[in-house]
Amino acid sequence: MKQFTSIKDVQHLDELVNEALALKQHPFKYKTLGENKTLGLIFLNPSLRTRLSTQKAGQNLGMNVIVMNLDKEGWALETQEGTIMNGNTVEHIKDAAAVMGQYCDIIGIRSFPKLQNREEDYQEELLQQFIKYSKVPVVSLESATRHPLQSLADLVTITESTTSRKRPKVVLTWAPHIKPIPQCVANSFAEWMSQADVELVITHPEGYELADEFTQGATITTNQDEAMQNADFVYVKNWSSYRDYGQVLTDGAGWMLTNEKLQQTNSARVMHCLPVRRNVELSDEILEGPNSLVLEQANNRTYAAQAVLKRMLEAL
Ligand SMILES: CCC[C@H](NC(=O)CCC(=O)O)C(=O)O
Ligand SMILES: NC(=O)OP(=O)(O)O
Repeated sequence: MKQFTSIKDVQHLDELVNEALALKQHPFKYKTLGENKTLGLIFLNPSLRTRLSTQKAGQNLGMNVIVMNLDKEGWALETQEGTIMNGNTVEHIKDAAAVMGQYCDIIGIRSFPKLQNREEDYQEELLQQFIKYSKVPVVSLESATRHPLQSLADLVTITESTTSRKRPKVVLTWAPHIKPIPQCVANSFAEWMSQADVELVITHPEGYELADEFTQGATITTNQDEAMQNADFVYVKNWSSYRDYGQVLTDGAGWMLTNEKLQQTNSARVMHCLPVRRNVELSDEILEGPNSLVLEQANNRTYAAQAVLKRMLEAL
C-alpha cells in the first residue's frame, strides 16, 4: 500500500478489516516491522483521536514517531504555483514537503477543507501537493473531502458489533451543529459503507445532499423517522451543505437523536466519530447509555491505523 487517502487505495477490504481485528488481539505481534523507520504526523488542524491513536499505532509497530502542528509551529505555507513570496507566506509547500520527505519514511497529513471554494476543496490540492513533493508514502489524517482512518475504524466497529447473520441496516443521520463543519466524515463513511455488506440509508434535511460520488447505492431520505425504522446502527454526524457550499441551512430543530427516536430502531448501536457537541449533535442520554459505541470506535482507531501502517511498511 503506497498511499492511504481513500477506500480506492484498499485492494481487499475484508482482509484489511480482519487484519485490524487481529492486531487488536495481538498489537505487538509486528513490533519490529517499523524498526528504524520514521513516521511523521503533520497537523494543520486540531486533533485528539487521530494524533494519539496513529502515534500509538506507529509505536506498536516499532516506528519512531514525530508529530508537528505545522499550522502553529511551522512557517506560514505558500501553496500557489509561481507565487512571488513577498507577502505573509514564508515557506512554499514544495520545500516543506520535500524536506519532511527526507526526515520521514511515511507521512500522515491532516488538512481540513476551507469550506469557501468547493472545486478547490474537492480537488484535494494540498493533499496532492504533499504526495507529489514529499516523495514518500502518505496517509490521510483527514483531508478536504475524506477521513479514511476514521471510516476503516467505523467499519471495524460495525463488523465486530454485528452479531446476527442478518445484513445490518446502517443509517447515517445528519445532526444539528452551531457552525459550518466539513463533509469529510460523512462522505467517507458513506463511501466505505457502499463497499461493505450493509444496507445504507442516509437521512438529512433538504439541501444537505452529499456529493453523488460518495453516496452510490445508498437510500437517501429527508424523513429521519422513516430512516430509523429497524435500523441496527445509527451513525450521527453533522456536515455543512455541499449544494450551498459550506453553508448552515437550518438549526436542525428536531434532528438531534434521542432515546425516543431510538425506540423506532432495532435497538440500534449509536456511533459518532467524536469530538461531539453534546446536547446539540447528540444527547447525553444516548452518549452515556447502553447503545453508544463511541468509545469502541475511538479504541478501534489505533488498530485501523496499525493495519494501514503495517501494509505501508511492508510496501517500502
Ligand atoms: C473528526 C471530526 C473532525 C471535524 N470536526 C469538527 O470540525 C468539529 C468542530 C466543532 O465541533 O467545533 C469534522 O467534522 O470533520
Ligand atoms: N475522530 C477523529 O478523527 O477525532 P480527532 O479529530 O480528535 O482526531
